[in-house]
Amino acid sequence: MHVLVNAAMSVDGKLATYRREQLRISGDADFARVDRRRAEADAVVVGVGTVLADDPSLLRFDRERRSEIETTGVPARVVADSQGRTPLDAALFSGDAPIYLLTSEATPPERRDAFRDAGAQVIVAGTDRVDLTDAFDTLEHEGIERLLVEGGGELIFSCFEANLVDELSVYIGSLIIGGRDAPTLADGNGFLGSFPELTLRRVERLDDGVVLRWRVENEG
Ligand SMILES: NC(=O)C1=CN([C@@H]2O[C@H](COP(=O)(O)OP(=O)(O)OC[C@H]3O[C@@H](n4cnc5c(N)ncnc54)[C@H](O)[C@@H]3O)[C@@H](O)[C@H]2O)C=CC1
Ligand SMILES: Nc1nc(O)c(N)c(N[C@@H]2O[C@H](COP(=O)(O)O)[C@@H](O)[C@H]2O)n1
Repeated sequence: MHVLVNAAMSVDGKLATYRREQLRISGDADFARVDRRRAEADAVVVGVGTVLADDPSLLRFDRERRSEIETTGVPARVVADSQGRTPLDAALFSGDAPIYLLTSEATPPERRDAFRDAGAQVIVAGTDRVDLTDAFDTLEHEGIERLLVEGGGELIFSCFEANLVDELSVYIGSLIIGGRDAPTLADGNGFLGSFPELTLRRVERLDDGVVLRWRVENEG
């Protein structure tokens, strides 16, 4: 499976304000670029923190680009949600793109059933927290070969920690958000001693910002 992480951040590395409210960092050209990346993906994944903050539908993608690359169907939507906190009336449950809910054994069976009734395929991986390596393996068995990770900071950190990321692209908008509690590109516990190794592949000016793209030099 190929995993691309994409996010938009402020100059000071924040994904949103300290209130975790939805914020438009990208301009129109960057949203169009994200729509192309979604069109090229088999699935788009976000963490439940993003679902609770933004209530995204993840249905927006560049249909022309998708038919250009001869891909049928629409990109699936995936949520990493260890404890089953995704609201059953979340926008993700609307529309007809497939939905996968990645969860752990910490989510009670009746809650898992409620997600199934709402139309999601439930993948249980991990005891207290979603084991992303296992969950992504299962997605691969389901035919998902290109996965786009859109955030937020907790999920992105975990993907790097588990050595699952192949590429990273970041739009840096010309604004400062500030706030020690505002989500950043990679939150989690942080790395010590050994850090993911990145090779810068591309720099592009877009809207009033810049898009940077790195290849991730994974171990092993
Ligand atoms: N500017 C941008 O491009 C984006 C901004 N955001 C912003 O990010 C914020 C949400 O980010 P976060 O609070 O960091 O939440 P998040 O979206 O990263 O979700 C974290 C949650 O995912 C669940 N999870 C399940 N398995 C996990 C694992 N193995 N590792 C980590 N998390 C796992 C946990 O319940 C955890 O609390 C919102 O304010 C949203 O607006 C989100 C996406 C993109
Ligand atoms: N690329 C990008 N730029 C921004 O400025 C953003 N705020 C985000 N947020 C992400 O987009 C999701 C919304 O998706 P839909 O429009 O509902 O399809 C949101 O949940 C974040 O993942 N991204």
